Amino acid sequence: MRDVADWWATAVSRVEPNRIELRGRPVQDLIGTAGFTDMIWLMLRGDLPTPGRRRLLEAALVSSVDHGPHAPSIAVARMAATCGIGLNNAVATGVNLLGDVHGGAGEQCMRMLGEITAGADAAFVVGRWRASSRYLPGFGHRFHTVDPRRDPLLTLVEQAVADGVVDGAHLRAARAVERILAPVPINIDGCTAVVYGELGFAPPLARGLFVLSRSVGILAHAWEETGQGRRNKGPIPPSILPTHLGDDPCTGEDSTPT
Ligand SMILES: CC(C)(COP(=O)(O)OP(=O)(O)OC[C@H]1O[C@@H](n2cnc3c(N)ncnc32)[C@H](O)[C@@H]1OP(=O)(O)O)[C@@H](O)C(=O)NCCC(=O)NCCSC(=O)C[C@@](O)(CC(=O)O)C(=O)O
Repeated sequence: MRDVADWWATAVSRVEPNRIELRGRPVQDLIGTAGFTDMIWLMLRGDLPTPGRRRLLEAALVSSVDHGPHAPSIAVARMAATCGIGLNNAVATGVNLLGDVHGGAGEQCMRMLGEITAGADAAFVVGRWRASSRYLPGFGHRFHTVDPRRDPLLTLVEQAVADGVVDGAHLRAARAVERILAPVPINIDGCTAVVYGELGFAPPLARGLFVLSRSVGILAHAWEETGQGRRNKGPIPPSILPTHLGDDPCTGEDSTPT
């Protein structure tokens, strides 16, 4: 009988008839007192955050909510919303694009910064990571040279270091990498990885928390697109035809652009 009760053994929540506890706290005590950021911390970490930690976590969550239809996660969710698959599937479509290259690089960035915070030389770590990939996680952007999300977020981390909320090791590591890579800038995955690292989250949660944050923007865009009533909206206007590569079957001429 014990084996069956242990099948979904969990420390996260306790739900029985007329009783709901989240991390040991009755849900009726949380409703109306805990904010959503408190709840994220509580569910992932098991206790409530201090005000300083809550402020940092919330800032990181706010910073990565949306990046407009240029961002692949947003564009694909909007496109999905026009295909009759429902809001939940449109949101899942957007979330499914968050990975190593877009929105999910904070996980590897935290691992890389972690090597430096553990004592390795930043130039050595950069060299080692570059030996396996030209692109270091958490750095580089399609068009921002200074991402407007960078300074407010890193300034808040600086303040939190001054206030003794966090120790600043991930911030120093990120700055060291940024100096080595200049002019390639730190991006939002990198900035949020600094915050999540400072707050002691495990690297996979840098990606998980980005997903939580971006889900808000994805939902807003998918909902707006739904309201616009378009059907089967493709990635580019129908008047623009993708360049055809290879021989034209009619003329036999190679149409590949030079
Ligand atoms: C993001 C991008 C593909 C951009 O590429 P780009 O196209 O600009 O780079 P390229 O033209 O290939 O490179 C030009 C020159 O810079 C060098 N260079 C570039 N990146 C370098 C780097 N990381 N480490 C060293 N060197 C680098 C490269 O080696 C070359 O140097 P050289 O060979 O000398 O000519 C690229 O950085 C990359 O994969 N980053 C790592 C993964 C990462 O962190 N992903 C998160 C991105 S944020 C995000 O997803 C959220 C978003 O902001 C998204 C949005 O909306 O965009 C949102 O909110 O939704």
